[in-house]
Amino acid sequence: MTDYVERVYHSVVKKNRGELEFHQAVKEVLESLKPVFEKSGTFEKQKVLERLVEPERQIIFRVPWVDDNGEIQVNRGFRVQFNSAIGPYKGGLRFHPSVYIGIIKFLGFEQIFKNSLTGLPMGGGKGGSDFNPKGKSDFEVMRFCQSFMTELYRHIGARVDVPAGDIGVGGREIGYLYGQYKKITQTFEGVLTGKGIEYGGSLVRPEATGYGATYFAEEMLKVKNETFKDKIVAISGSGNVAQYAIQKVNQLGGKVVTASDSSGYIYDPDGIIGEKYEFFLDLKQIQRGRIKEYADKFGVEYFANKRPWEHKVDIAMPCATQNEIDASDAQKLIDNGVIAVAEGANMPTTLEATNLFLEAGVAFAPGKAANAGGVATSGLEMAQNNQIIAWTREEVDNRLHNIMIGIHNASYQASKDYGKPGNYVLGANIAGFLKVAKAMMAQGHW
Ligand SMILES: NC(=O)C1=CN([C@@H]2O[C@H](COP(=O)(O)OP(=O)(O)OC[C@H]3O[C@@H](n4cnc5c(N)ncnc54)[C@H](OP(=O)(O)O)[C@@H]3O)[C@@H](O)[C@H]2O)C=CC1
Ligand SMILES: O=C(O)CCC(=O)C(=O)O
Repeated sequence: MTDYVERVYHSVVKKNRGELEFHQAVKEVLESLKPVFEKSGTFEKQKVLERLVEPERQIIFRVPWVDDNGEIQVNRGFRVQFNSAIGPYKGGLRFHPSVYIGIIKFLGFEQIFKNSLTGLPMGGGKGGSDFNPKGKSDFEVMRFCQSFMTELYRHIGARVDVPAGDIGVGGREIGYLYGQYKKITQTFEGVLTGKGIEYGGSLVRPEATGYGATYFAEEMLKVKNETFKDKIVAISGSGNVAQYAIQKVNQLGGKVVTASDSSGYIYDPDGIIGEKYEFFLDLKQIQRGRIKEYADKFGVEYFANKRPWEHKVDIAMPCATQNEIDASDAQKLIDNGVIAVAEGANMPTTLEATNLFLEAGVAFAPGKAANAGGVATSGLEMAQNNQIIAWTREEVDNRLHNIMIGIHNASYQASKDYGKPGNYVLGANIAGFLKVAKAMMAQGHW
């Protein structure tokens, strides 16, 4: 790292003690930006990095609610409004017991560059709670969401900050949150995205992150004169992103052989397709069941408490959570001949594992580029809400597809311009950074 980058990184570690995921996200970005600072001293003079790593605002609040037994429960809520240089804060809400400020800050920091890459005017933010929706009744989830929004509403707005879903927050939660916002403010506006289609949601938003990651992977494969046709694909997770990555890979002629949840993974050598895919979707979307039930139903192998990176596959798409591919997983994938990795999740690959992929010449798409289709389509939902119109499925999907091609090309071009053609980590970070940095400098010192 240059002295400047090193100084900023060390001050981040010192000021944000114990926030390991945030340190990791900052380190990855700063290392990539080294060649930018070697070329120009302006950013250092303007203290752009020092400003960029400090959120504009962090809101932490109490979320009390009553469970079905009449017991009072207390959770902690977060919204980190990280950077508004290029638009209103934008980014999802995560409800998961592991949530603490370090996770929300890593996600919010990533979101700044991701949103910039989409080409749409959206700043970076993220929020959530340590609430665990798993095993809760619909009424419990509703009461929690209402309490969460009773504080959050005063900090957000269609032109201020527009939250959406992430882990543990899907259509059901967005509906309850939206209802409470509307009740308190008496305003029907596009303050959340991922809304139901009946009340201002966009077609293709549920599919967008998984589809987008697959479109990005398709572009990387094109550079290698390859396609998805007949490729064997390992996917992790079985939530929103994984569900639609599997669907799109199937449509493009690939074969997805794994899916997982936090209890383990299934391996189906014939592919999660057709009637089996319909069962999988129902299991996860409607029954809220466990992936093991797929193995029980179709007689395929189930591996409890393991990650799905140990088979021979051509392409890997981690779509569950952070740090789910470590160095030994990466080495296994490389030894088994993987040619491309596209991150549907946020920061699913450790820094060590990322470097192994890059050194091995694997086409590697970092999450902030590959999974940007979700937030991009949220941007399209905002555009439709602002104009009070609703585009067709085809219109939204075409726009999403073009945005993903654009992100691929911008990342590839930046990787070339800065001397590392095909290094999408470097390219995405630089392309995302330059726009935000220029906007920050144009708007004075704050
Ligand atoms: N939804 C979106 O539009 C976007 C999501 N992302 C990222 O994609 C990833 C998945 O999000 P999404 O699909 O929306 O979330 P969901 O809540 O719909 O699904 C999450 C999936 O990941 C699994 N999972 C969660 N935590 C762990 C863990 N610690 N270990 C193993 N598996 C785990 C879950 O299993 P279980 O049910 O057992 O917990 C579930 O299968 C996240 O990293 C998210 O930040 C990125 C861009 C946009
Ligand atoms: O759609 C959005 O606003 C945010 C999606 C998200 O949370 C993400 O990109 O990680």
